[in-house]
Amino acid sequence: MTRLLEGKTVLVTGASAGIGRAAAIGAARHGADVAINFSRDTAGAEAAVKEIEALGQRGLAVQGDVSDPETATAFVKAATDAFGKVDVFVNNAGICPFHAFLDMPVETFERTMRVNLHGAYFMVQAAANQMVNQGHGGAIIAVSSISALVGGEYQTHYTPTKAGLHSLMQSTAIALGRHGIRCNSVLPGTILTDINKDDLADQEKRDRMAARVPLGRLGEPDDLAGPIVFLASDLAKYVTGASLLVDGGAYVNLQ
Ligand SMILES: NC(=O)C1=CN([C@@H]2O[C@H](COP(=O)(O)OP(=O)(O)OC[C@H]3O[C@@H](n4cnc5c(N)ncnc54)[C@H](OP(=O)(O)O)[C@@H]3O)[C@@H](O)[C@H]2O)C=CC1
Ligand SMILES: C[C@H](O)[C@@H]1OC(=O)[C@H](O)[C@@H]1O
Repeated sequence: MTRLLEGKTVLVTGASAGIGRAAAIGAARHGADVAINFSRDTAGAEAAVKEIEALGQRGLAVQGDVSDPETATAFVKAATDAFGKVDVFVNNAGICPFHAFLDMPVETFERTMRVNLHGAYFMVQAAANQMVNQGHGGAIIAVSSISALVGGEYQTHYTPTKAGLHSLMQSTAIALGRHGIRCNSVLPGTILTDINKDDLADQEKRDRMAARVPLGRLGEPDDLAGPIVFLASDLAKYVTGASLLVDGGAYVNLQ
């Protein structure tokens, strides 16, 4: 297999599980050393590092709640101290506590904004400053969502954060282009992870969501690894400010 990230250092937030973990392992498979951020799942983070090391790459897990701005600078510093540089940054950490709109608790709304959007802003800013100081460009990928483009009755607090990530990549692509830093987003469809385990325990909803997918199945975390590695790699050297739907065709499937 051609290794698309040979010698690169890749940072991934929220990589103790799910899409972030798949992205981290995918980067390691393609020759990168990988630093992962996580908040609570120490066992998951340690297992991810072991998997990265088993692939012959260096791995590092750094605990920190991305809603705290200091987590961003601490994560980038820890990774840079360990591996000497930051080449690729994947902003993935996110939550989606489903809740109705009319009685949405203030804390639920604010927590979702702080983790998904504010945290992303600080993380991307910290990574970009390191890349600018290094002087040899880089690639930033935000894990946005199909929900940047469509709504959800129980996601009125969540979908704006995903749209915000999509838009953040468009603006940072402009701000950072002169530094050779590319910024893009992936827009996953419904991917089977912990984030929606409870929601998709409703078999009728799960069947309804799967029925909308032309490829005939809901996604798996590993379905995101390839698209993220592509956007991180030199294969995408002229791609910035772009977004890539990874949804099995769900978005376009009206009838
Ligand atoms: N699954 C899906 O259908 C889709 C997911 N997405 C997006 O993909 C991203 C990953 O979600 P997914 O893998 O599905 O979900 P998971 O719940 O499986 O994973 C979420 C990850 O984020 C971490 N995390 C959560 N909160 C924080 C925090 N405050 N600080 C640091 N890390 C945190 C978790 O680590 P820990 O448990 O250690 O805190 C975990 O590693 C999210 O941004 C989500 O919005 C987008 C479209 C579809
Ligand atoms: C949590 C949802 O099931 C998941 O996350 C998203 O961004 C999309 O709304 C997916 O359905």
